[in-house]
Amino acid sequence: MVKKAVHIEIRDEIGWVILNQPNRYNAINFEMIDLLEEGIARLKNDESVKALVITGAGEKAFCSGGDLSAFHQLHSEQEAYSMLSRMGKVLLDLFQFPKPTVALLNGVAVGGGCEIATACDIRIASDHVKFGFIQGSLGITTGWGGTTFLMERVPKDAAFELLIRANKIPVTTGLQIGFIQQVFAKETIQEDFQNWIRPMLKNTRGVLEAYKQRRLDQIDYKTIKKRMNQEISECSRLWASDEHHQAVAAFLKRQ
Ligand SMILES: CC[C@@H](C(=O)O)C(=O)SCCNC(=O)CCNC(=O)[C@H](O)C(C)(C)COP(=O)(O)OP(=O)(O)OC[C@H]1O[C@@H](n2cnc3c(N)ncnc32)[C@H](O)[C@@H]1OP(=O)(O)O
Repeated sequence: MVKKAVHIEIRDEIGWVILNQPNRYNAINFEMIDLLEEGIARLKNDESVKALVITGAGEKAFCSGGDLSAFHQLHSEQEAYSMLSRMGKVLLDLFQFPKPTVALLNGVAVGGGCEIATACDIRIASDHVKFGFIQGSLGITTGWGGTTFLMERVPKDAAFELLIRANKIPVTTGLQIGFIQQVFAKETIQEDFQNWIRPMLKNTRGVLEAYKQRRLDQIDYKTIKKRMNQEISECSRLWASDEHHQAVAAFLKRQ
């Protein structure tokens, strides 16, 4: 079977969303945004699915954020806003997904890759993983809602420090601040993950959806949407700066 750039599969009562561009470290391009929109909507309505798990193809990367070679064609604030707000909607759909969601960080997660993980309820990582909200090093901020979600996931001061340092850090630090809930050895992560998720899947879909709804009841969506829109607008403004375009050009020109 030829797998798409986002492969959706239902296996063992789990809706799997597999980011599948391993030669680009599973960076997100326009085709993948379309496939994520369709795939998440399909899994949401599928009664055989009890939980959603998002992961990356291959062993090296979960996701390296936006595909810099695809997105460097976006120059103006308006062009950036259009892409960022579409991915913001994808991440809000993940954040509000009516069943438990897990980001299985099988490899590096940076930039928008970290934002995708933050939209999920739980983050599980392989012990070799490094992750980071590195957007600042490109002259932009998070622009898919990542800051808004991160402030809900970890203490606000820890979130602020991660964002302003904009560097890659090991999973041990992620565990300490509560960003990552569980770490497994790289060699056994698939098997360990199955053992970890099995007790959850013993519950009926009704039970899992009811608890997820109680979790979502704690969230003030009017505020979340307002904060996301401010975040996306600010990132769009910075996107159009010379500093951002030069940083992307420098990455693309590396030997
Ligand atoms: C646009 C949305 C925005 C947001 O709103 O959040 C962002 O996501 S901003 C952040 C964008 N992402 C990045 O800046 C990450 C760029 N990549 C890296 O820093 C590094 O590649 C890595 C992810 C830390 C991995 O480093 P390393 O192990 O040394 O591998 P390589 O650097 O050699 O990469 C392998 C291969 O993959 C290509 N690649 C990696 N990331 C991207 C990317 N984001 N877009 C496009 N291509 C990417 C890289 O070019 C290499 O390709 P080849 O040279 O052809 O082998």
